[in-house]
Amino acid sequence: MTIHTDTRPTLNLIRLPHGEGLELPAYETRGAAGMDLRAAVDDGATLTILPGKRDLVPTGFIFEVPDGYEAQIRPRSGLALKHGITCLNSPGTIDSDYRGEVKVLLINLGEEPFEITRGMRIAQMVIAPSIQARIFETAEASETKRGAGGFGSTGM
Ligand SMILES: O=c1ccn([C@H]2C[C@H](O)[C@@H](COP(=O)(O)OP(=O)(O)OP(=O)(O)O)O2)c(=O)[nH]1
Ligand SMILES: [Mg+2]
Repeated sequence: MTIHTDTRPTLNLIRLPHGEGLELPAYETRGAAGMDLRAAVDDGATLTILPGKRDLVPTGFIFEVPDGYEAQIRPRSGLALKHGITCLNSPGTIDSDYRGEVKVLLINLGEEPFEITRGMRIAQMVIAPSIQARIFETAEASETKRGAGGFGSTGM
């Protein structure tokens, strides 16, 4: 009898035609928080993002994020440091009921054009627990020590 001790949630991936041949998104190390996502641009083609411009990069996959979780699309620090490439809407939110292709919205904040080729690891995706709150309107907020203080009210 096999005893399954892997309690991690399952992420089903559906490969789209233009994702054919791409490596699956994967955790690069044992303790990696995010799995790297690869660009599903056409083979042999280059997607160039000019300085100050943005583009939506396909990943070639639909992700079925399990109920009770969300996926967050985050920049890769190496691309940010070396090329000024980041996710414009960081962290991008992938809802558990989304059944379209996951796409990555990149912006080039660097000074040079940035070239993306097929299979390049452009961002990372973190699976995180997510709950919905009951939304309820009340007349007054409860009292707390902080009150309405914020934005540096406790000092530097
Ligand atoms: O970086 C991202 C962000 C979002 N999405 C997809 C999955 C997500 O579930 C859906 C909607 O995202 P969001 O709620 O951030 O966008 P919106 O502008 O509020 O659009 P909508 O009205 O469709 O919710 O778009 C991506 O593929 N990549
Ligand atoms: Mg939305």
